[in-house]
Amino acid sequence: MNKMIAFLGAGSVAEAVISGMLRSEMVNREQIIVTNRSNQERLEKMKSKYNVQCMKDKEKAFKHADIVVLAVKPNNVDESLESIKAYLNPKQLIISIIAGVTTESITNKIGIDVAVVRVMPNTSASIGYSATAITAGQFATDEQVALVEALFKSIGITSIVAEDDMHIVTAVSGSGPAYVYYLVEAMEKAATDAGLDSAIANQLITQTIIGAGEMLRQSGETAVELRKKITSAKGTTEAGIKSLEEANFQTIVVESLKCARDRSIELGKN
Ligand SMILES: NC(=O)C1=CN([C@@H]2O[C@H](COP(=O)(O)OP(=O)(O)OC[C@H]3O[C@@H](n4cnc5c(N)ncnc54)[C@H](OP(=O)(O)O)[C@@H]3O)[C@@H](O)[C@H]2O)C=CC1
Ligand SMILES: O=C(O)[C@@H]1CCC=N1
Repeated sequence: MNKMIAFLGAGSVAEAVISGMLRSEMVNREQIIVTNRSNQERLEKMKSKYNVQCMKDKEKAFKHADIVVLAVKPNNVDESLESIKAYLNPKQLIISIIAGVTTESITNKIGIDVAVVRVMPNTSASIGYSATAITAGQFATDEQVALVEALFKSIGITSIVAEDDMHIVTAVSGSGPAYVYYLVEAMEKAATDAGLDSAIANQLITQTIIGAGEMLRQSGETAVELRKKITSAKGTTEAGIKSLEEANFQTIVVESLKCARDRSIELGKN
């Protein structure tokens, strides 16, 4: 792919996507331009780590880019688009990673009939394991959507979804890795509280999470089936699951994903 890609925003998700795309050799470092609002130290870090082009001059960064990736927080959408919209043109492809904000709203803020494709990757993009959902805005052609799919397939798996589903997708797979890390934090606490060495606990728990993920992917069995195979009658797992059930674990998880989804809806409205 020989297109120039300019990033508006140089934070966590921009870095995960850039590092993943470079790692997969989908793009090379000369094709990537990175900009932010004011954090010069961050741009210098991106430059030294990935040797991509980092610049303050928005005109130089965006005017000749083929693809513009929006990777700013939802509350910075207005000011950040205002700062680049004069340099955008209808031939470009805009990819928005911003949670909650609709393609229609982005098109309206830019003020031209430009193709906007909204994506929701996650930070596992940096190692090629993102789960990315994609939805096309009004002016995006099938060819442009296929290009976005190809780009994001280089850093993981992709699914095309209806735009309304982006809120629940954000809760499930955009925020998803954080819930898993939070579970790991709790498992590590249990292990070390019981006296296990923290390095050993970390190694065992990490492999347990990887193994469970691979079982979900490779075994052809559902989560329920896999769980039942571990749960011996009157055994340790049964005791642990009973305690989770008594604490309404499933209701808590469903409620927490609902909160994340509602927050995505709210971010879009603001
Ligand atoms: N983190 C994640 O796991 C995921 C995040 N997202 C979405 O990605 C977006 C970015 O999130 P994340 O990377 O975590 O956020 P960060 O806070 O890490 O990064 C935000 C970036 O936006 C830049 N920025 C802010 N205002 C402007 C502006 N006016 N012009 C140019 N750049 C600006 C910041 O620059 P400066 O530091 O100079 O202010 C910073 O580089 C969000 O909308 C989020 O919803 C989506 C999927 C996953
Ligand atoms: O927390 C957030 O708002 C972003 C969206 C998905 C992951 N991080």
